[in-house]
Amino acid sequence: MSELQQPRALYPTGLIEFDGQPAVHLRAPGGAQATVLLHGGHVVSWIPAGGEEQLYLSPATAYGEGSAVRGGVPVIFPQFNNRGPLPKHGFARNRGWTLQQATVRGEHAFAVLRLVDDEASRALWPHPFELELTVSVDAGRLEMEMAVVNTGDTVMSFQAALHTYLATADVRRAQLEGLLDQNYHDAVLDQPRQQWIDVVSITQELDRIYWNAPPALTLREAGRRLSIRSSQFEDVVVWNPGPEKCAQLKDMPADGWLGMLCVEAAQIGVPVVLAPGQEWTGMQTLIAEN
Ligand SMILES: O=P(O)(O)OC[C@H]1O[C@H](O)[C@H](O)[C@@H](O)[C@@H]1O
Repeated sequence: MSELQQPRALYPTGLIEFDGQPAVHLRAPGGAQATVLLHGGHVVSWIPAGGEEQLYLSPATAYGEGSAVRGGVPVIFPQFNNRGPLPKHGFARNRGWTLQQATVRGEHAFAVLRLVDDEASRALWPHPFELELTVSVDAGRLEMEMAVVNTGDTVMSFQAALHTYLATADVRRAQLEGLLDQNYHDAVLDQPRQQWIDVVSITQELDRIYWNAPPALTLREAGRRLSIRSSQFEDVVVWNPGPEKCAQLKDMPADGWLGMLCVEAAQIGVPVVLAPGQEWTGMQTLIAEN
């Protein structure tokens, strides 16, 4: 059997095609795997060693230049949502990135992908920049680090997020823990609110930005515990479209909302400000605890 006919799980670390799209596959010596599209620097799959797929990816998603993948981990830069003059969620998720490195080292497999400014980005946002995403897998852990350098000669400011779509067996039975007492913006009601109970659960559309949120959250479902950690990202976005909004999304099946919960490491409330030559990094780490 040629390598390309093997199930993706058996691919070694290196370039592959994923649904016709150029991608890099990571396979750690212990068996943990991830797949990252060059389009958007978009992680579309993460399977911990001995485990199951942990990320939701819509079977109806569009791929390719100009489109945003529905699921996985969209990289949001330099604007979150419609909080500024740029297209929704900025442009990084819609662009082709370049692969810098894909390597196995020790127990890890990791890849570095890069996006730099070009004429098209400068037409939207007039700043030279370098954005690198490092994706690393080992055993039960996925680490995603976003690094942004201001390569221009004026100050730049931006928002950023790793917009992670976690897979759920049935989101109505899932619980996100760790946000007790936190202040948030309820984007459905467009109102400030405070979280009075420890657990966030989903029965309908939910769209919240938790400000200055704790760096460790837990997603629980029957037989599963996933730890969600972030560093340098101060905010956390929790989003599920619920049944009505999901039915209106062309790139998601009507019942797709049951199979996902977005828990996004984000920097929104206080945008990052970088002087020329300065760098900012933010990280989200997912750990499958069982
Ligand atoms: O449909 P998209 O542009 O990918 O955005 C999907 C969602 O992203 C975030 O989670 C926002 O908080 C939501 O308001 C938005 O609907």
